[in-house]
Amino acid sequence: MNWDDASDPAGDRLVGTDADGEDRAVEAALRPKDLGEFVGQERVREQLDLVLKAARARGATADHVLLSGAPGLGKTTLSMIIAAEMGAPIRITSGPAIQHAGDLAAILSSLTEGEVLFLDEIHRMSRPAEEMLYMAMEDFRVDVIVGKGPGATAIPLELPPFTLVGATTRAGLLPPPLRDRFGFTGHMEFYAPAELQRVVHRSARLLDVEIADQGAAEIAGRSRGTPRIANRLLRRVRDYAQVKADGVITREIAAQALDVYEVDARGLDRLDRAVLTALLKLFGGGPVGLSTLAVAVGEERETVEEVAEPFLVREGLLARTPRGRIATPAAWEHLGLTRDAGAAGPAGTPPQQGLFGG
Ligand SMILES: Nc1ncnc2c1ncn2[C@@H]1O[C@H](COP(=O)(O)OP(=O)(O)OP(=O)(O)O)[C@@H](O)[C@H]1O
Ligand SMILES: [Mg+2]
Repeated sequence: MNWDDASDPAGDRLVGTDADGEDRAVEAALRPKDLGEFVGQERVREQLDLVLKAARARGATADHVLLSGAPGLGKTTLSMIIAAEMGAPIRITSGPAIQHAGDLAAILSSLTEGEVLFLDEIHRMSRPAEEMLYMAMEDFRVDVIVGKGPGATAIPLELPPFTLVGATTRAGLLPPPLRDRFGFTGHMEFYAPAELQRVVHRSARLLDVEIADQGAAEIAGRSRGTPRIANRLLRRVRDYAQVKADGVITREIAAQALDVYEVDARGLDRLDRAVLTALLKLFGGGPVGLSTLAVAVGEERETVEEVAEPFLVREGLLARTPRGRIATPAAWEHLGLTRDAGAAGPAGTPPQQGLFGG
């Protein structure tokens, strides 16, 4: 699925990973400005620190960097930090914005020496632009084609050394020749709860919100390993604390607020729980086909597969098997159901009662 599609059916949900308008407005303010402020991702941070320090010591432009990882984990943030650490300006563009090789040539030829070019969603660039990028990355040169047909000529154009920072949520989609031209690849992992707790504390300080340790822990635990979600939940909990209490975020206030917003203790929202509940109550834990499951929750097949399932799979609550979807023992436990009491019958038996009835 394309996470940036405007048609994303669940794009506006509280635990969604896409940045909405409000996110974009506050994200700029909450972005760590240097590597020291950047929470977690120890390995990527340490490796990147070496790459940048060495380049600075040589007085050279840093090697090209590829950042891969799920939405909201800090790729854009890190690209800005790279530029800041190198004391270099940054130019920001994205794969979908570069449809013709000429678009890319125009950007490349206007770069200054040492400048950082951030190419977001690099896996969505057009093929001709991609091929131009190969040469630019390797030889700091592009061939600009002038004219058409038999009379067309390639005019070589020298480029100043620059650092390309590519970001992608789908490293597997990058053609190997492109991947190989990056001197350093950083793979961003989901964050541990303790790291997210630090993110929440830091953001609360910047937003001037008073928060207890346990309040930050409560929000962190429900943030699906993702700083963007942690920051968004923090803002909603702040609203609740202001309206329903004295503005201070304690553990109880955070838990009450997130219950109101239907984000449960493990970060599942209403859709996630509906899918799991159907799987357990109607289909005895599976295996059941995706389409059948989707009909049972009244959602599109794609929504179940691309919006709800990835997190459920990651959490070890649901498994995709050749015979269909199955629930794991952890799913029964999370919803407080037991197989015998919860199941409507043997796997595949049509349900006799509505999902939320009886
Ligand atoms: N390591 C971190 N420490 C503190 N805050 C972070 C960290 N990583 C991300 N954030 C915060 O999370 C938000 C989202 O980060 P960012 O925009 O960099 O994610 P992204 O990986 O570029 O997402 P996308 O794939 O959607 O473009 C920002 O507000 C940023 O400040
Ligand atoms: Mg980004």
